[in-house]
Amino acid sequence: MTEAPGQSAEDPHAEHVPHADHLWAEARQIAFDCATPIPAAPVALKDALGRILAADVRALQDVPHYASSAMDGWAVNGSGPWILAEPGHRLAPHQASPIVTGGLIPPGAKAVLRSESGVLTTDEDGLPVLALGGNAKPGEPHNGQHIRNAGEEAGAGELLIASGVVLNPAHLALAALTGRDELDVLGKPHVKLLMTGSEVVTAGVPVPGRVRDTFGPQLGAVVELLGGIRGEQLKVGDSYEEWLSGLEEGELSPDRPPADVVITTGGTGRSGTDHFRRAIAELGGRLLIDGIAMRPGHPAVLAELPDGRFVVGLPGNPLAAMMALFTIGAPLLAGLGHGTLSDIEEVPSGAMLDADPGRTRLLPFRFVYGLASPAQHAGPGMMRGLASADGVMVVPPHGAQLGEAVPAFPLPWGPPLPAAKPPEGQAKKTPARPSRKVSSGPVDWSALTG
Ligand SMILES: Nc1nc2c(c(=O)[nH]1)N[C@H]1C(S)=C(S)[C@@H](COP(=O)(O)OP(=O)(O)OC[C@H]3O[C@@H](n4cnc5c(N)ncnc54)[C@H](O)[C@@H]3O)O[C@H]1N2
Ligand code: MOO
Repeated sequence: MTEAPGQSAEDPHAEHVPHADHLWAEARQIAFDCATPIPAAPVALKDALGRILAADVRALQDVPHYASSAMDGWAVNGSGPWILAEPGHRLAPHQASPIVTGGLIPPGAKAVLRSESGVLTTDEDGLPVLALGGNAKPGEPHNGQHIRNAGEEAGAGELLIASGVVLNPAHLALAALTGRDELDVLGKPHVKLLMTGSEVVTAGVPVPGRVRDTFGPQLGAVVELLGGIRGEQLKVGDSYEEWLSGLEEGELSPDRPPADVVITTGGTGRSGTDHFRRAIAELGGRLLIDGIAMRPGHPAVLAELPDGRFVVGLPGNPLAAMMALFTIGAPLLAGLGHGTLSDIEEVPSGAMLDADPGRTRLLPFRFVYGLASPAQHAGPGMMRGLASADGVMVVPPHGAQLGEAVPAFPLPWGPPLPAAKPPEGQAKKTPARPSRKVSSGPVDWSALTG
């Protein structure tokens, strides 16, 4: 909770730029560097989609592993007419036995005659025989016809999926085909979400004094886009006891593996109901980042617990939380998940951006004619600007001129930023390519108000 008697409604940053705050780029780097990639481990096929294969998959045996029929009909030996034998028994010359698609080819069989190409009839002695007929083509059945041979797809030991591949659904099917139940994949962080705040309600239209939870519907999804595995999602009130028990590991089961990261929301401030730091201290943890010289999101915290879990403390203000998540959560998850620290790109600023000494500003923006235009409705407690943004500008403390290149990053759910054009001569004023087609006719601004 931020509400405290006598608290001013003015910009809370006005009086507070703690010198201990890490610089924005420094905070990203710390969050990335503190993470050791999670070792590879086997996961069930059903959980392996999108994971990075950590070891070559080779055929455990021939694929297919037995010769089978490709048609419904009869397995036959030699030329017809054929005397019918019991299914599965060895066929002597001029013998046949019924078989279905996928059925095991009996010993002695040389081909499969499709059901359309044979007729069951009787010989001159009145005994049942199989004869060519129906739609049989000349030469049918030739040797090996309609038999899927063992090892046709792969021989035992053959490489089927190379290590390093991002597993798609067909890879999973191929692994199953070879008889595997699990695959070795590179580690990915399991993330638990702990949302705090007694005033936060998770359904319905909130009354004054209550706010609707903005994190429940989006955080898990963003965590997955950032390379995490969404785990337990807890909501607690503002008491210290709830904080402490929420941060504790809890009961583990095969469906609830230990979390590598806990992301908390709210409680990063310093009022009586903000317990992040005290709870971390009581659990024996240490703070790696305690405040970032950025806005919004400056109270963001990163801690490490003695059991190795990381705790990312996001401020309660909805936009501030997302900016903190992009700044320290994304690099941490990338580091744990064998990823890289993403490059910060550049976009040409569509506005004159004032200086804000000592602080980096993170501004959601939209491209308007190729220029990055700061979004409206981008206050720390708002979501409207981010919801329709193309990316986030990382405005340096000294601000920026109109048209000047400003560092920026794309949104985890959006397309990459368009590549900036290489500078022509010494001038770097050329705007990046627009992200969408614009007409050269009259300008319709109505779409830009979202
Ligand atoms: N005296 C000062 N007060 C504040 C400062 C400061 O420097 N001095 N910093 C402000 C800034 S900046 C931020 S950000 C917040 C950080 O607050 P907390 O992390 O302690 O979060 P809370 O106080 O619990 O909540 C803040 C705000 O966010 C709303 N909230 C919380 N959870 C949710 C949710 N799940 N969905 C939607 N909204 C949520 C909560 O109701 C509050 O309005 O502190 C400032 N104050
Ligand atoms: O930094 Mo607070 O994080 O603006 O809203």
